[in-house]
Amino acid sequence: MAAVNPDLQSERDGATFDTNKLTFLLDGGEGMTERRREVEAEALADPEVTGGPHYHFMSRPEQYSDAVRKAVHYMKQAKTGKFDNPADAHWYRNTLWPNEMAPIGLHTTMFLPTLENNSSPEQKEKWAPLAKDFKIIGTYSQTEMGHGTNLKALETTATYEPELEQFILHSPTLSSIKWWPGGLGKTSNFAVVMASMIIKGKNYGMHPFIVQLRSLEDHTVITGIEVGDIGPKFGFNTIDNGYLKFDHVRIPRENLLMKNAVVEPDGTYVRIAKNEKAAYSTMIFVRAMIVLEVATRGLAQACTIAVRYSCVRRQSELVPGGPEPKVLDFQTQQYKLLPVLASCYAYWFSGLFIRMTYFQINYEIQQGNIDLLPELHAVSSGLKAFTSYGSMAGIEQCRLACGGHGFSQASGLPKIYTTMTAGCTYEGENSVLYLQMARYLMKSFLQAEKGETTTNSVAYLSKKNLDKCVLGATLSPDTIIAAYEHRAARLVRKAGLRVNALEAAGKPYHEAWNLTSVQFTKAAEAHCHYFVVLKFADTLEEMEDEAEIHNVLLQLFQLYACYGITNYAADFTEDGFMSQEQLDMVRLRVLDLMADIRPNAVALVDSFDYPDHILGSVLGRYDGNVYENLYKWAKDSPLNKTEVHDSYYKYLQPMITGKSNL
Ligand SMILES: CCCCCCCCCCCCCC(=O)SCCNC(=O)CCNC(=O)[C@H](O)C(C)(C)COP(=O)(O)OP(=O)(O)OC[C@H]1O[C@@H](n2cnc3c(N)ncnc32)[C@H](O)[C@@H]1OP(=O)(O)O
Ligand SMILES: Cc1cc2nc3c(=O)[nH]c(=O)nc-3n(C[C@H](O)[C@H](O)[C@H](O)COP(=O)(O)OP(=O)(O)OC[C@H]3O[C@@H](n4cnc5c(N)ncnc54)[C@H](O)[C@@H]3O)c2cc1C
Repeated sequence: MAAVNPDLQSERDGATFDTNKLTFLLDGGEGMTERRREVEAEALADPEVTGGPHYHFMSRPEQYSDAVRKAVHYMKQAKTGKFDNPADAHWYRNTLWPNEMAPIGLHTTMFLPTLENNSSPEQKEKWAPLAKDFKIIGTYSQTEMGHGTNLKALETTATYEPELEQFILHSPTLSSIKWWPGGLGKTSNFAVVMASMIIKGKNYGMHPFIVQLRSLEDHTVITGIEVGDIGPKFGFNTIDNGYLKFDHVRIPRENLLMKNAVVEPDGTYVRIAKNEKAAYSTMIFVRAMIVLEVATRGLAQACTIAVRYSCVRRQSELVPGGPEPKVLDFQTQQYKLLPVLASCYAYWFSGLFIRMTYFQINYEIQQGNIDLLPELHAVSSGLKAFTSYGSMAGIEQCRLACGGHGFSQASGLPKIYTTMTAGCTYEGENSVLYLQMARYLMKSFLQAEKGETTTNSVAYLSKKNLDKCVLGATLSPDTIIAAYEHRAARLVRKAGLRVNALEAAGKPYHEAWNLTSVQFTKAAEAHCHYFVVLKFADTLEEMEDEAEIHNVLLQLFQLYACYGITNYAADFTEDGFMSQEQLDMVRLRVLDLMADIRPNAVALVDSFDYPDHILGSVLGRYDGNVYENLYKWAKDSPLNKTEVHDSYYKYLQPMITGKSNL
């Protein structure tokens, strides 16, 4: 291994805490870190994982094909039973497809979970083993060309025919063609298809059906089905997002996944689930996972790259006539990166929280207790929107902080960005999800107005909030939380009162709601911001005797909170809650905190513990040897394979010399 760049080594030598210990905290315990590292090490030692063509030097069809090669490798490994622990499988996949979507990604994240959570016991027994053993490969096919958000308007129909006990799947219009499902175009041979179920002329709404798309013998497409890839995208080029059109395709009655609703042979419809949105359960699962696995991890990688590079890159002068400093020593560079780093830690702790909460509440739901479903839906929707947007903006900030080299694919940042930014749209477009959370906030506001107690994430709405901010220079977590509570409560209340006022003025509720929806998305954002601050504070409180780590996390917490206040200053001050003096103090504390955190910046990103292979970045290499590897990267570029490129003979030569050697 090459010697570490002394500029990076000096950063590591100067850290005030043990990065390993912070990694344990982030992973959820020392045992988890050890196991993750074992799985990653095994994958990294395997040439099928780390070998293969260079990602950036392949065309899109080559990228897809190579991703399928890796998928086969993964499936072979999985079949041996070595990934029976889902976390092991997850870490292995992250190493195999760093910041890429696997062509079988939807199989593992949505197809299998939908089969497991939406099937009757008999169906589960039939289908789940086939999917787990990759005897069938499936995707989750819901979105159509005309509708992704409005699920009530899906046009694909599943019409029941009692005589033959079959459903007939049909795409009646152009806009009803399924569009976007990952792995649908070329890879999958099965899909869970969401279609509007029609029995005796009555539409029962969206239901899940398991449908075979391709032959298990030769992968040819089943008669009546048209399926293909939707073409190149902003990112996600290793996956074949697809389209799917049905022409009166018949499937047996038993292919309706019947955990939540049963259709009897004679066509009698029996609803079993207590909540009519039971068919939406897989979306809640994925939204809850996106917070940590997509938004936070993408941002953590971008921070790792930008912070390390900023300690290797030297430019300009700090002291007149002095040596060129590391660019991270410029205050403006710290301002670009350290608040983003702080937000990454904040999202991480919320991500751990929502992941755990999802499994707890889902367990209750499986036992028939659906009381906490609205809370889970609201919080997972809001946090997905809040963290994916914050990460998208943060990753771009990291790219800008790397100057010219940030624009090169060699930085790894464009790939991280284009993969992560899709998370603002898929699994529920962010504004749409904020509005779902807003619906919950509105209901909670009305409860609080009636004097009822609101609970869980909205408990603060029925509490008496402080009228005056008590935040002082010590920035105690309690006073910070109180400030964020006040802001969220005020914005929710303001929006809620406006809906009431518009209604009182004669507007119908839907119109009053639409006229208040910008205010409500801001209130939902403020609520999520408060929640993320709260979860960060909870983590600090629950931490056991690691004083050095507690210190640096407290600084990050304070930076995250103060930076948020300065960015949304009007929200905190316009009603006189926070004084101008307090705001000025907070602004200065941001600068002080950056200076406090600066010596630990590299240790804080090292604690994310990403191997170079996953980062995929010349700028963010652990050893900091950036320039020699940038030079090597350029030399490997396919355009440099020959001294004179073919295009010279084809186009330039005839123009310049008037003759052609072709
Ligand atoms: C390990 C894992 C790694 C993860 C990696 C991830 C990689 C991912 C790779 C890429 C993968 C990409 C894969 C993909 O992209 S898959 C496709 C994902 N598609 C979507 O997310 C569609 C978004 N649209 C919707 O979800 C709904 O249509 C919305 C929600 C917008 C409205 O809906 P609708 O018009 O039907 O309803 P309503 O507004 O009248 O509201 C009616 C009531 O319903 C309640 N309600 C609504 N929804 C839920 C719910 N879910 N659970 C419980 N309750 C719910 C709601 O609160 C309200 O309650 P109330 O107020 O009346 O009491
Ligand atoms: C990379 C990627 C992968 C995907 N994978 C899958 C998959 O595997 N399976 C699958 O089924 N789907 C998949 N999708 C589809 C995805 O879930 C939808 O694109 C997403 O839910 C957004 O829906 P839409 O495209 O209809 O957006 P639209 O709803 O058309 O959004 C357009 C604009 O309209 C606004 N808007 C829409 N409705 C409202 C409203 N009620 N109130 C206010 N504003 C509104 C939105 O905020 C947005 O600004 C994928 C999409 C992408 C980009």
